[in-house]
Amino acid sequence: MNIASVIVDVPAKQTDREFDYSIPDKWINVVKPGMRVIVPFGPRMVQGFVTGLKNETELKKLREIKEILDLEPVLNEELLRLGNWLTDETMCFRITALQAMLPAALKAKYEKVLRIHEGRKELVDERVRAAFRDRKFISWKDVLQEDNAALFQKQVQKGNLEVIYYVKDKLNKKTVRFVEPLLTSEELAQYAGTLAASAKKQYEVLQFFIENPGKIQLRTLLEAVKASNGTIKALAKKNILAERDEEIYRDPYENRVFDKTSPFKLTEEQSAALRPIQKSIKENSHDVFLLYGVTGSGKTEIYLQAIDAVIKKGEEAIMLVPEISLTPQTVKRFKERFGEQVAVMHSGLSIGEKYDEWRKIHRKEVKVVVGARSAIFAPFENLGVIIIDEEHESSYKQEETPRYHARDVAIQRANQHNCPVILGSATPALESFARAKKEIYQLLTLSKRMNNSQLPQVEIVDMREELRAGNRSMFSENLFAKLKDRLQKGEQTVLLLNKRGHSSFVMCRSCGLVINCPNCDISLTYHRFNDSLKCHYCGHEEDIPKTCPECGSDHIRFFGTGTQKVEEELVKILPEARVIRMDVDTTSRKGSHERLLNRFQEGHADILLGTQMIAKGLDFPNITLVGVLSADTMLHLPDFRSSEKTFQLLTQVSGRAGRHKLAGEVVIQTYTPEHYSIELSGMQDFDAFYEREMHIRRQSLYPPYYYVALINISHEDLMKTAATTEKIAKYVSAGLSPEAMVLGPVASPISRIKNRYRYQCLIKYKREPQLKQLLRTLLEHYQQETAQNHLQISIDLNPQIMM
Ligand SMILES: Nc1ncnc2c1ncn2[C@@H]1O[C@H](COP(=O)(O)OP(=O)(O)OP(=O)(O)O)[C@@H](O)[C@H]1O
Ligand SMILES: [Zn+2]
Ligand SMILES: [Zn+2]
Repeated sequence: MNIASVIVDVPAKQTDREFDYSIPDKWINVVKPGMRVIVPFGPRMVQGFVTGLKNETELKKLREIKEILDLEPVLNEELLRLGNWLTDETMCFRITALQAMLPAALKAKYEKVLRIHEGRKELVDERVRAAFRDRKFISWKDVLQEDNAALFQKQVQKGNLEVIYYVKDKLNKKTVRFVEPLLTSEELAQYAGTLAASAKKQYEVLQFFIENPGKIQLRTLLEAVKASNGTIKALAKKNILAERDEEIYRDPYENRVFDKTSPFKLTEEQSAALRPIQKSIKENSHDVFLLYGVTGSGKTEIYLQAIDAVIKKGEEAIMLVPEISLTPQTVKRFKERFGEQVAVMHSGLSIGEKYDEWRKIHRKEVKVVVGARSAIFAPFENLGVIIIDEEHESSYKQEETPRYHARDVAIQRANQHNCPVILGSATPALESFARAKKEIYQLLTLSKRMNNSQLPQVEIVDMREELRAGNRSMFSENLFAKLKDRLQKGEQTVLLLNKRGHSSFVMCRSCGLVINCPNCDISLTYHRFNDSLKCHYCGHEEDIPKTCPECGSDHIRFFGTGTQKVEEELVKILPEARVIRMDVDTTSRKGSHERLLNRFQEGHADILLGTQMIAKGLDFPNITLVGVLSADTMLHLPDFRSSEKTFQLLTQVSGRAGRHKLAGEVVIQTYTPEHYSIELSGMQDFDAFYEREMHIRRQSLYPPYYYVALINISHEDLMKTAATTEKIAKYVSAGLSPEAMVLGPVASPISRIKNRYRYQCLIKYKREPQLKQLLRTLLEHYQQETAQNHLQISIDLNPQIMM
């Protein structure tokens, strides 16, 4: 086939379709769907994805593919189809969907060279060998010039040739120098006997290889025999030893030894939950399981054993974990069980490291990927299970295009692979639990904690009472007493500061002015670190004013409680306590997250103080107290899920206490103790919360009873923003059935970001098959204005954040 259909990297409405290009004769059979190519587009050269091959086209004149960027497809057929599905589901451009499935490194510019694989020279086709002449590398560009690219490609597929990518910006593969003897042990000994007495070091090196045959890293060898590089060079020159560079993966977990663990003997509850999963794995059946298990009930062990069954069957597994609980502790549990078969993908890795992990999957060197949201696109070809831990987490939804939810992608992929999906949580999303109740998902329940440990005792403290009683500190009497008690006993405490919702802002006490960002309608956050104010949306930074810009008063101070402030207060009231603080500031450096947790685990601190990032995944035996400093900050967000999110967070963090032998206690401080999500999280009663919240959702017509879609409109001109939103709301309203509701236009909760005004309208509906088409028409109508970026319209068909 000599014509390729290509999706070009020009994200715009008019170019959002396949374009036909002819394949130069020399590349017929080389170009395959899923490869990236360079093609002429208008006056420029652009990148694109080959999505299909054919023999005929309606076009009279075709332009030619200019360059091939990959030797093997980077997207397999299933992922290409998934791209179409993503495009349709999230209403994004096709190019955006395809790119979202690849690691960032593949979007960078790089050069490819080929090398003959070590020890395979004899196997390489003669014509290819000839092309190398005496060179170690030849560039892919040169190969493309010649007429036998297919020949090279075949050698790559056979593993005789190796492709090396040299990427600008440090992306080249990392290599390490190895040394290995070219003679047998006997020959080495023989040769050693002939050495001059002065060549003492050479003698020792030979001795080393006689005792430790085989290759070794140069650095390790030099350290072991205390020899210099010159000694090795001398022996290499005489063809006794050979030196060579080998590529190694930038493995963030290298130099770490993971002791192999074996599966636990499951409890009865666990076995009952695992059985239907194993059955579905065995029978290749596409079932979705909701594993609803209280905190510390051993869900992870079930994941591990399900993955084990999948590997034994010769298939692969995707294990998704929310970004913030993708802690070293979590990764360790998988590496300990499956060793080298695990790839890890999360945002803490550098672009190069991520790319290396992706390649391990692409080259079929691993069987399992443990990763955050985007690992759902791991290019496995024989998926046997997809698992999503903490499935209720909002970070599984991508908040930029393509606006996909990993849960939906998981179900779609598992459907293609005929394999099960396991969604696990102690506090499932309302939508998921409702589906389980309707038996769309199969519900599996773990109601008991491991080791027969009890769920912790929870006390709710009314902070208004504290204030009335004269306690102005951020610690209630009760929490303070318990903190002291743990210090005496040498037990550990986790303190959660719920920062989402509000943080430290600066306010004038005389006139009440709050210092806002000049570009965004949101208060600036105080950063003690460099004594400045910062906008979390646009990055704007300024000094704290000495006097109020409004009334000139000098009574200007910051409000709200940041982790730093809590830390200072702790030092004051409990000077003997050793505190580890974990927040964005202390964990921004690579590896710091792990270091802090290790220090805490090893007992170098009494209190772990932090934001949301400490609420999940911790499984330390010595934690017996959890304190929540401000339970209600999230309750006041303008979001129909705010109660649900509050309940989930409080339940999760409470679950960190008393997971092993020692019993746990939790103190939740709040200004609204009567709110049901606080009250019920105190009782750790998800089922009651579910009933209560479902009732409210039914009355207020929100998911899971109704679907919602959010249209966000932004423009630099306020009038224009409001007027356009008005028009859009009318248009949508007219196109939908009378049962659908269009709320708005209203200003968004954050009504301005980066100097653009923001308006929105919310659509609530039950069944509107024409909705997507209607919205597509809408986008086409405003196409010209949005292409010039004056107007921005974003549509979210399943919004998780209502800002
Ligand atoms: N069958 C078993 N026998 C003995 N110990 C087990 C068994 N299953 C799990 N455990 C241990 O019990 C503890 C809690 O299990 P795990 O962390 O898997 O629970 P979880 O439900 O995933 O927790 P959470 O959702 O709260 O993070 C862990 O230390 C784990 O190693
Ligand atoms: Zn003032
Ligand atoms: Zn700003």
